Amino acid sequence: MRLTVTPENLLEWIALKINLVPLPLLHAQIFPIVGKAVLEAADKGIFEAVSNGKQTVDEIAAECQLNPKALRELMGLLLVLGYFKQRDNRYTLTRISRRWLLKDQQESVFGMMLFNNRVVWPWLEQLGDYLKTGKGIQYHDHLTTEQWAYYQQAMLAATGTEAREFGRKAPVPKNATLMLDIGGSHGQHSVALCRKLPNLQAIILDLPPAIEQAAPLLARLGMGDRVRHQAGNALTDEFGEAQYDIVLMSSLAHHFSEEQNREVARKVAKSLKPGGVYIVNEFIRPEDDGNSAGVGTNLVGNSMDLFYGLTSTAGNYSVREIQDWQHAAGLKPSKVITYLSIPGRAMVVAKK
Ligand SMILES: C[S@@+](CC[C@H](N)C(=O)[O-])C[C@H]1O[C@@H](n2cnc3c(N)ncnc32)[C@H](O)[C@@H]1O
Repeated sequence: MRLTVTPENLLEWIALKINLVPLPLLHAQIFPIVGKAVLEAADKGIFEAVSNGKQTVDEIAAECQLNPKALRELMGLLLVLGYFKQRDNRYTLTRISRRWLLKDQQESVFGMMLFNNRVVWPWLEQLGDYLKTGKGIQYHDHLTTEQWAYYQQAMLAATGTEAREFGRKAPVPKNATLMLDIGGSHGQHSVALCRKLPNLQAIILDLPPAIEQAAPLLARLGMGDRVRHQAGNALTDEFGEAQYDIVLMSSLAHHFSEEQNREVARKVAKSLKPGGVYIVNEFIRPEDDGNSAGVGTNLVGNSMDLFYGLTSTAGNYSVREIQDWQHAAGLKPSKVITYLSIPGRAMVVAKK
């Protein structure tokens, strides 16, 4: 997926074509305010207020305790972005805001909005330091209890849509009985597989403060004892021997260094039964062949690479790198399965 600027008339088309439009101002002046406006709108409860029938600026401002003039400015931008429709000065939700931003919708990303607004936004201030030092924030070492709660709710919100596609597409043995979900948090990926395979049970290995916040989220998914948490640390714990049919590590490789990922792969290979699969589910860093022609259009992969570098020091990995860890651990890399719903993300699968 790529980000493009679409001219609205012939003059704009010509201006863009002859490089007359200062595009860096679009990226550096317009995009930050767009991002923050959407985050604040969700955080201040504007989408919920409109959904609950507050439709004029004054009604929404009263409901959300906001300044009407400032809110009118925000609504103008949200209108252009396609989050609202307006008629006779009354606002209604569009399909986008209704499906993705209302708290109680099945696929809502609202939890991600709160985490990004309240916890992640201040981290972006540190990008300049990261560029100088190469040392990321390593946030798992510093989160407060409240931030852990936002984090775990955000992970649940971010993977609602993905987990369903994962459940449909993950190439797992049909007779699998036991799965290990490393850094599995809310457990949505495990739950998706357990719903498909009636004999499967899953163990979610995660850090103790994560489990404290993720336990109620998992309980709500209604799988009972079939999916259970186990407190531990993937970097220091062994995973056992020939125990699992499936090992999943979703969105954790980008927090670990190359060496740590190799060591995890070694322990995973030992813990798998013959015929078992190891799935690394990740944002993929596009291969860099040293030529801009080869960079492609993977906006998600490249921006997440920088974001994970800043937040975890490591960053994304390419398919080739992930398969290299799997191969070195004695596994046989097999399929790479991409997502329709989440561009830039893939399951990199290897078999024992
Ligand atoms: C980005 S979240 C991904 C959650 C989930 N797997 C998903 O795909 O939505 C990373 C998870 O890994 C956990 N984690 C981080 N370091 C870990 C470690 N050393 N051992 C086990 N879990 C870890 C975090 O607590 C968090 O729940």
